[in-house]
Amino acid sequence: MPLPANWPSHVPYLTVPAYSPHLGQAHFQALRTRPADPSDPIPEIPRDLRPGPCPAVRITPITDPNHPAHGQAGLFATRDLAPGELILPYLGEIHIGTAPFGDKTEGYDYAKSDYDLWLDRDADLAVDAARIGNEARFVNDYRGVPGRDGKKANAEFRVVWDPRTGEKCMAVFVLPAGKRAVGRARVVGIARGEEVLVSYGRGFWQGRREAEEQDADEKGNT
Ligand SMILES: C[S@@+](CC[C@H](N)C(=O)[O-])C[C@H]1O[C@@H](n2cnc3c(N)ncnc32)[C@H](O)[C@@H]1O
Repeated sequence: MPLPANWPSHVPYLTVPAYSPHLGQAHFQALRTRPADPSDPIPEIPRDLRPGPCPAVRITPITDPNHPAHGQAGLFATRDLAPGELILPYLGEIHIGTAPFGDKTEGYDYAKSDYDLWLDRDADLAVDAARIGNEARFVNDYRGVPGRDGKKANAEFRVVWDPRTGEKCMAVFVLPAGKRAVGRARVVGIARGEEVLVSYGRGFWQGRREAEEQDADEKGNT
């Protein structure tokens, strides 16, 4: 399997999900049960979606010093992407979302990961792409990104059903066109060359602030 351009050599590249060894039977059962709410059906990954590098996006180093993720990387569209279009699945390690939080034997704490998303809160399942994943792990948050002309996110995370694995999965979609969208905005959600940007939610940034404050307090006490 070829790797996507600019893939970091220290992170194994996934084409299918990985599973924490701590998942139990109930977790797998929940993961493999398709939500059946006719009023809110979940989208489905096309059965013929090819695993491996996604041609619609490119991992790109952020060289603009005004970009808040300067020095890191982001995900950019290689062609115009339609409103509501599936971009790619978000692959990582599926693990128990809460206690036992982290795997002390490995010295790893999921709570500190910046790549961890809830997959199913009721079933206590989350997906972490810090140590292993695909291109979706490079999606940045829209906050503070220059040149957006007041625009917010242009993409979102959605839970999908993947008929290839028979499991729920997280995926990145272009935001649908707003009711008031006119002209080109009705057919192009993310233009070629534009960065794919989601909202991590206020919780993410608040959690980060709290963690930074705690770190500063701990440093102050030493
Ligand atoms: C899921 S990763 C995104 C990919 C990351 N830029 C990289 O190269 O690995 C989340 C991290 O990206 C950075 N990031 C993403 N969006 C940001 C934003 N709007 N402002 C500041 N940092 C951001 C933060 O360091 C955050 O912890």
